[in-house]
Amino acid sequence: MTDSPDQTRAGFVALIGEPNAGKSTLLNRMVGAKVSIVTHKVQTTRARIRGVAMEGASQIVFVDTPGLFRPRRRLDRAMVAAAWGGAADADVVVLLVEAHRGVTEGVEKILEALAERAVPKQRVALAINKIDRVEAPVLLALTKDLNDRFPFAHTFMISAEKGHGVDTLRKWLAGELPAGPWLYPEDQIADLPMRMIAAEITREKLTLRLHQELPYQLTVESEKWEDRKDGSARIDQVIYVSRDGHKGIVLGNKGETIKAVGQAARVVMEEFLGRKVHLFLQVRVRTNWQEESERYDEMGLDFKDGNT
Ligand SMILES: Nc1nc2c(ncn2[C@@H]2O[C@H](COP(=O)(O)OP(=O)(O)OP(=O)(O)O)[C@@H](O)[C@H]2O)c(=O)[nH]1
Repeated sequence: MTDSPDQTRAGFVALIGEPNAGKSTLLNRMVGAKVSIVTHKVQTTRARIRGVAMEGASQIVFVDTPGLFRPRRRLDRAMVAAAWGGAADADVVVLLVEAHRGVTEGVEKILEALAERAVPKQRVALAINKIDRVEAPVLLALTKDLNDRFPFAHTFMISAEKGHGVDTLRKWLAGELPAGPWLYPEDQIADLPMRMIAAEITREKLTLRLHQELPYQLTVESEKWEDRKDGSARIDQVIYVSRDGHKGIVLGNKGETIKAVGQAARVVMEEFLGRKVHLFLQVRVRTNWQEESERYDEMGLDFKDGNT
């Protein structure tokens, strides 16, 4: 059967790769909106975030997976499981490799895992990212090396940050998806609840402001969301820290840290929502938040995965 050109297609695409490979940057480029938060620190993606891109008559639903790294704590283990969960559900898997880092130990591990876990019906593509950082011969050698190690359906050379090659990749993905009706209304760019995006925005600002290890030990939740009659939104968020001492750090001298974080986050939220936001932040100590199942559910992670 030949599909007509306006045949609709829809399916899931998982972006996988080492922490910092550029998955969030690529997702944002493909979707054209800031749905996933980019910072300069690794392991910032705490949830399986999906973005939806339209390309011709195809709807591409992206699963942005957390970095695949060696599990250490319970939370890390759940994140690895979530990453593979995303890949297992996908019609197409795109492995992002950093051009200037080449075949690292982490990339080798992912290739091994792909060989074991990729479902036969899946198409696995290679996207060599950050090509702006290397010369052509390096790129060609890396392409050959990686294709010798795994039978990729296609290789793309991209710069997610600069946008090079991203349209070509998106067009190819669109053509690989199964024929069928769209999964989301066309105007919906992300199925991530707005509360979760708002929490991610605050967490990003905290991460940028607090340069130590501390940000990895805190989580942000939007407890309340009120759409006001005047068109503005009131958002109440709680920043959970794991130790009493951390509370003071997040608050800062006379509350100046949390004030600055709140202001910066509010500006981004207003930009994102296109309306005025009243943001209220609170800090609470919860010593064992990393062990609590409801925290995992809210982050889109499956708590039982962390138990294995
Ligand atoms: N030079 C260059 N830098 C890039 C490119 N794409 C992404 N980056 C940078 O690489 C860093 C990591 O990008 P992210 O998109 O956060 O990476 P990630 O894979 O989502 O990271 P995790 O959330 O830790 O898994 C950021 O500082 C990006 O600006 C690129 O094409 N060229």
